[in-house]
Amino acid sequence: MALSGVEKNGRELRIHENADELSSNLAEYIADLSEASIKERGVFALALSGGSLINLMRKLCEAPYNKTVDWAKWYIFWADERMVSKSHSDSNYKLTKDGLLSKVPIVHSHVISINDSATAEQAAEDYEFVIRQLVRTRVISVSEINDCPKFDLILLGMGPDGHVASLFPNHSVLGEKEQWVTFITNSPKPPPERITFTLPVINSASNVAIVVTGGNKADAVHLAIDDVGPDCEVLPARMVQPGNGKLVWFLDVEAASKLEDAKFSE
Ligand SMILES: O=C1O[C@H](COP(=O)(O)O)[C@@H](O)[C@H](O)[C@H]1O
Repeated sequence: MALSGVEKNGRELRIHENADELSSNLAEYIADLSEASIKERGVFALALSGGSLINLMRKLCEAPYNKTVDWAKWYIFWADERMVSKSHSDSNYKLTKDGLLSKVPIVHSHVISINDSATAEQAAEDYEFVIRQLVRTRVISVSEINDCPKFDLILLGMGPDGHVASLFPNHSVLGEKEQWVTFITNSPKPPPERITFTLPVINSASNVAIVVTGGNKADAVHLAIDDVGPDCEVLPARMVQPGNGKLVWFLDVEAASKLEDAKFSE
């Protein structure tokens, strides 16, 4: 039982009864986009976040997807990373390795992780350089509306404060227009040093999904989606509006509980 395919202010909402149902629906969505992208371009360029998202992707590692997905054609990126070693429990890479990469046969050289021995500034620069090379070789396509990379899918989580990737409310990097990847050294959520995709890159993707569960995020979901006045226009999650792509919110009923008009039905 789920409320699926509801359009609200240019966003598709998929509301699920519980995290298990959300995980199944998310796995099907990712597998379908992977199939379409591989058919069209020969590869699937997927950018991930950390946090609760990885556990919610768990059904993708199970039957039938572990056998049917063409893992050899996948390229993995991160929409943000914390500047800690790859073996640190705060590392988005480690989270993904433990929850996904160790369970499915993704090619090691297709995993584009962030340099954890550089400064945040250098790591952001290196990562953008690699992405530019992969745009040149068409592993990642190019947006028709600007020269940004056009990822096949960017998967984002959202914090209770409305942050996505490492784009936090009121932070100056929200206004970054030139760079594809930037860095911060003052994250309000630890660890303080992070690198992150900028909004132009997120909003150039073919598909973006924001995956959110739990009642502690219901206020932020309401502010990000409902018509709530000009102050909320600057909430990072609300600023995710792909120009030429499709945006889907995957929610459970708790996260959706403060949305206006979202009725849960069979
Ligand atoms: O710090 C971060 O937080 C967000 C949200 O995490 P969640 O555990 O509340 O889902 C995450 O999407 C981002 O990648 C991460 O660096």
